[in-house]
Amino acid sequence: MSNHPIRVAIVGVGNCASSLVQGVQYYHDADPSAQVPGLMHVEFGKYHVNDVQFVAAFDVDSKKVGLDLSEAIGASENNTIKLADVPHLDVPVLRGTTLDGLGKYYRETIVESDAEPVDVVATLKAAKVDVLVCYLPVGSEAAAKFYAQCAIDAGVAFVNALPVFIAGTKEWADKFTAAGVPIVGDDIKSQIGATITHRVMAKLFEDRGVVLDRTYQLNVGGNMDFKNMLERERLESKKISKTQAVTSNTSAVLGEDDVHIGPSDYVAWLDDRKWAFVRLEGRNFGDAPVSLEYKLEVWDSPNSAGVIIDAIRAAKIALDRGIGGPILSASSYFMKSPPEQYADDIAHEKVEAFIRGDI
Ligand SMILES: O=P(O)(O)OC[C@H]1O[C@@H](O)[C@H](O)[C@@H](O)[C@@H]1O
Repeated sequence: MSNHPIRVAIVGVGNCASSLVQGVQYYHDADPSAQVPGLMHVEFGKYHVNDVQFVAAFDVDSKKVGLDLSEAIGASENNTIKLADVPHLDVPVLRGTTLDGLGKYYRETIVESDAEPVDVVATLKAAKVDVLVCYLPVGSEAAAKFYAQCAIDAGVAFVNALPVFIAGTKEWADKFTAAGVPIVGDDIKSQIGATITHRVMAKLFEDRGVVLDRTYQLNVGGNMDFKNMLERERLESKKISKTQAVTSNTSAVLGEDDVHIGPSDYVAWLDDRKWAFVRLEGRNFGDAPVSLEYKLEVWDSPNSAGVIIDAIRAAKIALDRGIGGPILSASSYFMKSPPEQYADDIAHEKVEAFIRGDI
């Protein structure tokens, strides 16, 4: 039984939502006194993983709307790794608002529900939601902002997992601050993902006196996220977010042509795995050349859920403390494009200080 329930709503019941919902089940009995593989915090402040309770979900896919959340996470194009059997949750997936949420490849792949969209603000209020997690597809600029406004109007904390700049813009940060509503964003930085490893390597070059001259990060995967990103127009903010996440962690000044970071291709048989190919080139002692290449293979969605599980609890702590606006510590540690970028060790310390209530 949960001691301190956190009532969570999800918009976008894709693979990332699936891993999050399964993960809450998987870690239900995790021992707070132990170091548990896969979790940064069994308890985050007073909140155990099993305090997360799903109370509402929105999607637009006809194969998901109307299903219980426990079934919808395995429906339609979802293809992530199975972590746990999720019991019936009694949370029917509601018909959300589409706006620009469906790009060309989604429209070719899924059938949009013909049900009437629900009133999102009224739903959030009726379900007494604490935190809304935004998992819309990349490129959903208008839809993400629509749900951000709904969160403000309903007084619900917002965790923005996608690369649409909300927490990181003054306009939206001010709106959340004025409403006294916390936001953690933008764009999830996964546990051992392309971004965090690339940031660490770029910083290592600098710390060891090596000049970074050129770098790339090429990502391929086989989930709907990667298929959606074949539509290059939807990628603009994603590329900016991923690039600044890496370049902000080094003082190296790289020309536009010397850094290439972004989603690169869709490989269907990879399913929800993501492979990242990363190369860094530089000069060390006496300008002698040095290069480093590595390849990351990871299941994309559990890698994201392992961070969202903490972002949700940070947002709830902010709610408890009556803090509105962007949560800088959590945003910096958990997201690629926070309002303020800190080195990851500093961001980590700030999150621990936030949990203790020191900041
Ligand atoms: O591995 P990185 O660079 O941290 O990126 C991870 C996340 O980036 C998000 O933008 C994707 O939509 C997620 O599916 C993914 O997990």
